[in-house]
Amino acid sequence: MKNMLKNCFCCTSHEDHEPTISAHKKTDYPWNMYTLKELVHATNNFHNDNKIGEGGFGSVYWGRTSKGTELAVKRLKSINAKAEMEFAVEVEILGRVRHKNLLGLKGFYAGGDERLIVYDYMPNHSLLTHLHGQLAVDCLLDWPRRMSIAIGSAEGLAYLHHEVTPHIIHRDIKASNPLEKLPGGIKRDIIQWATPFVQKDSYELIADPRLKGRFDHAQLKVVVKIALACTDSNPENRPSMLEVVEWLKSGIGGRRKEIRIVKDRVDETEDEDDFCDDDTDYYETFDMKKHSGRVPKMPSRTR
Ligand SMILES: Nc1ncnc2c1ncn2[C@@H]1O[C@H](COP(=O)(O)OP(=O)(O)OP(=O)(O)O)[C@@H](O)[C@H]1O
Repeated sequence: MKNMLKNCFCCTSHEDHEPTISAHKKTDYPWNMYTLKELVHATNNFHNDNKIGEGGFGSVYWGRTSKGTELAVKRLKSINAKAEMEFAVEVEILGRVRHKNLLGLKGFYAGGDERLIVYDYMPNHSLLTHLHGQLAVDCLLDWPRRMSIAIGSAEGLAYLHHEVTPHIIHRDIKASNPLEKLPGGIKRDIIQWATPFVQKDSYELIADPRLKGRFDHAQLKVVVKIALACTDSNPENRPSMLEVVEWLKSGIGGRRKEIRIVKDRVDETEDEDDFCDDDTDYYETFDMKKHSGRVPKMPSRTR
């Protein structure tokens, strides 16, 4: 693994002062080694107007190559041992990752004081922006899309945990790091915040108020329970990501199927059953035990 990176650095270092125009494609690796000139040109010399984000290690710029391909270029802000490590790990790890739900590495440049990582450009902004930022105001991310994102994210993580060799543990998944500030400046995490509602079986109070009640109650319970299982203080009790995907798909997908079937029946009989809000039957039939021996504790039901 280290050798691979070392080779990469060797291949690019000669371009420090003499960048060439074309990007090299090494056929044995699935990414490009860009020239500095090409990335400077693509990002308008890392112009502030091209800046699309800022992370712990540097700024991210939007760019377009001479062939018209859109890029996101992360420019590490300083070259020290920590930044070199971040660069090496990101290039090495992302270089091995190929999944429809995960950001792809397009390539990189390393030379002199520049460390640039090139990704596919993601035009749809972050989940955080859609949930809590400007886009949340402009266009509400509806419940079905939220559930698709949950399943898609879980699938991406399951791929990292179970399919890539060696396995990859991300350890920093976030739409943000949701912390609620309490009076006195104490912070508690989202699990501490949600647990009392779960204990009182008041799941609807956990849902994003922006949804104005337009969510599926049974699906909400399923995802909250899975989230609680994933954050169990005893790691032994936490499900694998494969189990999480299975639970989400059977819980959410099964629920969708059930709604369709019930809807068809309702359409046929003109019966006015309130199938969307009455989740009791479905909830009782969603049995995580069927899918795994390790089952999150169900809160006591009050009705
Ligand atoms: N491929 C991309 N396409 C579009 N925007 C991106 C892309 N990569 C990053 N960004 C934007 O740049 C921001 C910073 O990304 P970066 O990966 O540096 O930070 P991070 O992962 O949020 O932070 P940290 O480095 O602290 O883990 C992101 O929040 C996002 O808004």
